[in-house]
Amino acid sequence: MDSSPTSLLLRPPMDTSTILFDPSILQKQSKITKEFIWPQNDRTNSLEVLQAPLIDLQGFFLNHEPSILASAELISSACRSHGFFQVINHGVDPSLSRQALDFLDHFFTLPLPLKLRHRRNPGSMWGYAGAHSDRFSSNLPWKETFSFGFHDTSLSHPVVTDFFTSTLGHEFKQIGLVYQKYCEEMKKLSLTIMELLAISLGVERMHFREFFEDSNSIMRCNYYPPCQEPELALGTGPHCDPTSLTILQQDNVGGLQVFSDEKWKSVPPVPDALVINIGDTFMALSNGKYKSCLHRALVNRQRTRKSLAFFLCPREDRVVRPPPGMVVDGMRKYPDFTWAELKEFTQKHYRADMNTLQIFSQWLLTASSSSFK
Ligand SMILES: C=C1C[C@]23C[C@@]1(O)CC[C@H]2[C@]1(C)CCC[C@@](C)(C(=O)O)[C@H]1[C@@H]3C(=O)O
Ligand SMILES: O=C(O)CCC(=O)C(=O)O
Ligand SMILES: [Fe+2]
Repeated sequence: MDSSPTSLLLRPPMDTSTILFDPSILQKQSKITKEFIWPQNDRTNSLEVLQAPLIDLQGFFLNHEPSILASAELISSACRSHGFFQVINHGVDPSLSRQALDFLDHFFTLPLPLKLRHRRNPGSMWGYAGAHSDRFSSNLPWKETFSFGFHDTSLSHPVVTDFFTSTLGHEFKQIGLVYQKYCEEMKKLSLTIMELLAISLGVERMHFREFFEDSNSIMRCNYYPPCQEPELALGTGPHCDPTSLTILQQDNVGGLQVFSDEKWKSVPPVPDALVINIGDTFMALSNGKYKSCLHRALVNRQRTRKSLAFFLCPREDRVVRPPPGMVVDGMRKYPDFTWAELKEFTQKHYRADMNTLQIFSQWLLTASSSSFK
């Protein structure tokens, strides 16, 4: 499995040589261009399915202690291994989830020139991106993305609705309301998961819920068009999420895979379930006990695949440090850092892959030692 770190300096902002990811044109070509072809080692596959537990949250909401402890045990086993599990009876209205997935078409089927009007600015995470061709020059993901931030510290200020209306116009207000509500539900669910993670780690039950109460999270809409050579391309390349917790809603197409026991294993779509995975920041909060694992997304010849990834992140200036109970004999696996520092690292200096947290830790220590000179 070779996902060697790419160069530390990323592609300059959009210029004339930037490839335009226009699925309506690209799909008419018999071959994909070299920029979308990934190294052979990143494309190995197996027919295995990841053994990710399906956690029924009904017991948690009913405060049924035996169910809560059983769920915590299943979560502990999965997170010490590959960091992935799925949840059902999570309390998110199925029609809201359905709308959030279906409404992606309203944006991504717009003509490319309209989407490009909303492309993300260099250094910003918000807006449209086509294959990240403005940031990278090779190993381009076969996907379009639309990303925006979510925080609900001031309830009077629906940041997502405002983002949609101010960015896309008032005709997108109703759609913006759906994503505002969806993000609010994702935040609520992520804090429930944080309680279960605390219980599973033997940490004070409210510790992580309080740590993320004033979170500053990211909503990433993924749109993977059909690809004429899916065995050569990747929708999203091998990476670990630098964030804390990911709540992924995938459609029924399939394509999410996790690298576990030296093999790529599929996470099949489960109706009404949401996929949860640990990110690098939570791996650091658990002092390395829970794993942020390598995962990727495949594409296929026939069907567009859609997914919604809600990335829970702490307030940007909050110090990421494991609770005392997670540190034995003073052994720390990672240095203190803030999400602002790790986010900047992934946006300006390093393309998130399998080594992000390790390279980031070295970068941080180098930067801090040089600042003392
Ligand atoms: C902090 C982030 C960077 C990426 C989005 C995210 O919010 C969490 C996941 C990261 C990402 C998806 C990991 C794979 C590579 C990446 C460049 C992508 O394919 O989109 C990453 C995102 C990014 O925009 O840097
Ligand atoms: O689309 C998927 O199934 C996974 C996407 C992903 O891993 C990400 O956006 O971080
Ligand atoms: Fe991911």
